[in-house]
Amino acid sequence: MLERVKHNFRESIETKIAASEELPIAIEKGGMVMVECLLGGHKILSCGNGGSAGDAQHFSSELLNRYETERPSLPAIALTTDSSTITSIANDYSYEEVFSKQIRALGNSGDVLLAISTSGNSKNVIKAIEAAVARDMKIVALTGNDGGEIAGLLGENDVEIRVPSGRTARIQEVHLLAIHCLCEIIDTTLFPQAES
Ligand SMILES: O=C(CO)[C@@H](O)[C@H](O)[C@H](O)[C@H](O)COP(=O)(O)O
Ligand SMILES: [Zn+2]
Repeated sequence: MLERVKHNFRESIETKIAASEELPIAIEKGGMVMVECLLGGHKILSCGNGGSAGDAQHFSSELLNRYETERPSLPAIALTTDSSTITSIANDYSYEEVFSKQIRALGNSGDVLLAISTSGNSKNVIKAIEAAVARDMKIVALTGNDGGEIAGLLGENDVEIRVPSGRTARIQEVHLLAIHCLCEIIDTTLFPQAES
């Protein structure tokens, strides 16, 4: 067991080192897409399944409350939190629609969707992206593996941040780091004088 634990730590560190070489340009681009969205008075919607649902909520809470510095609340909605809405959509239509139906109600032109999927193949996240594109929203996608189906859905104004790993847990660990980088880009660009 000790060896397993040590292996996981080493694998996580190695994945982060590889990601530190491959991802900064995409993370910076994703951060600036979010900054532009917020400067235009728009909002950021986020979604994902399982651990990635937690990540979607982690991101929205950093915006709605605060990240590291004192600054005004910023508009973000995690589409993973309203169990009445999610269960009724899944029950009446299908689980694949749980995010897309919310996007058709809440998403507006200029908003951004933060779409999180380690495989890039979760059907409800794919449908969320399709609904967001139809609403003239931009997409920032956190993925892994080979980017899955999501990679093929993105346009030139969208951003894919693809973690170089095939293991869900390792990908998620880098997704959280990428989310904190996005928050730092947003805060330091919008509120350069803010103090912690
Ligand atoms: O947290 C974990 C695994 O670490 C799981 O809950 C994981 O998020 C779930 O299996 C998700 O359904 C995987 O979906 P995705 O990342 O492939 O879109
Ligand atoms: Zn997990």
